[in-house]
Amino acid sequence: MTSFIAGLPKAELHVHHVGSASPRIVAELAARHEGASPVPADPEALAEYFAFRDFAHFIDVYLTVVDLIRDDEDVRVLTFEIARELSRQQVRYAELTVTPYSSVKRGIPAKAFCEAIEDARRGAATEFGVDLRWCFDIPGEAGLAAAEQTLAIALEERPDGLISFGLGGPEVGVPRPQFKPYFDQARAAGLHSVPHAGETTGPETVWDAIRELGAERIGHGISAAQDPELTAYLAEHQIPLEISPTSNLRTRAVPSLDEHPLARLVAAGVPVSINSDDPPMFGTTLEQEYAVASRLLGLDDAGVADLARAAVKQSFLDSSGQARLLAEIDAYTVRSA
Ligand SMILES: O=c1[nH]cnc2c1ncn2[C@@H]1O[C@H](CO)[C@@H](O)[C@H]1O
Repeated sequence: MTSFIAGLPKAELHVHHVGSASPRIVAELAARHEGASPVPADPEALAEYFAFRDFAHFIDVYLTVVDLIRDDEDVRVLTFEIARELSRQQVRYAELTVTPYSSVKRGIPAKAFCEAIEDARRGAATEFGVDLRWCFDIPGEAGLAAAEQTLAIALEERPDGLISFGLGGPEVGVPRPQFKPYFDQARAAGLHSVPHAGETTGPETVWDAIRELGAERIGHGISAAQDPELTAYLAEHQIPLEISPTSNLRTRAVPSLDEHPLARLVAAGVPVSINSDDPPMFGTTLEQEYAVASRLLGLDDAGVADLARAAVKQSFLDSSGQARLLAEIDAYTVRSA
C-alpha cells in the first residue's frame, strides 16, 4: 500500500504556507534570528516544540514560526522548498493557503510578498512540474482589520496563481458571519470561497460558512458529522470537506484517529479530499495522510486512487488540467495493477 501511495499522482487542496516549512527551513530561519525567537533550531527540539496542548496553543506556536519570516527572500525560499517536498510526494497540483496579512504586518510589503510567491511558483513549475495556486486566507484572530487588508492585497496585487479566498486561525470567539462583506467582494472578483469551519467548533460554523460566506468547499468541517441535517445538505449539494486527519488529532480537535468522523462523513455521501494541513508541525506528510485515510476507510489501492481522483475533481484546476491529472492517475493505477 505505501509504495502505491508514494507513486500515486496527487493533488492537495488544504495545506498552509508557513505550516509547511520543513524542519530544515525552520532551523535555518531560527538560526538566522538566533536568540530572538523561541523556535528551536535543533530539529529534535523542534519536534518537541511542535507538541500542542490544544488548538489555541497550536496557533500561538504557528505565529512564532511566522515571526521568523522577515523578508521576501525568506518567502521565496520557503515557497520553493515546499514545492520540492510536494514533488517528492508526486503532488502535481496544490492549492497553498497563504496569509499575506501576517507577513505584511511583520514588515514585508505586499507587492514584494506576492512577487516572491509568484517567483517560487514559476520555479516550482519549471524545476519540479508542480502547479501551485494560492488561497489567500484571513487570519481570523486578527479580525476585520485583517479581512480588510487581505481582500485589498488579493484585489490590488492579484498574483497570477490566486484562485481562492479563505478564513483560518481560531474559530472559537471568531464568528464567521462578520466576514460576509469580504467574501462577497472576493467572490464577486472571481475568487472561490474556501473558509475553515467546523474544525474546533460545532456544526453552526459550517452552516455559517455555507450560508454567510458562500463556501464552495469547507476547511476541515468535521463537526458536520454531529448534525444529520448538515451532513445530508453537504452530500446533496456535494460541498466537499478538506480533511486532514492527523491535524485534527494533533490539535486535539479529535481524541483519537479511530474516533475521527471521516468514515461516517464518507458513508453519508459527503465528498472529501485528504490533506496534510501543516505537515512538519503535525509530524506527517500527505503520503501518510493517505495511508491514515485508507486505514480509516478500509480502502484497497483502487480506493486510494479514488481519493486522489476526488481531490482533482474538487480542485479549482481548469477542466483540461483536471483531465490531464485524472488520466495520469488512471495510467499509474493500470501500471501498478
Ligand atoms: O488547521 C488550521 N486551522 C486554522 N488555521 C490554520 C491551521 N493551520 C494553519 N493555520 C494558519 O494559522 C494562522 C493563524 O493566524 C493563519 O495563517 C492560518 O492560515
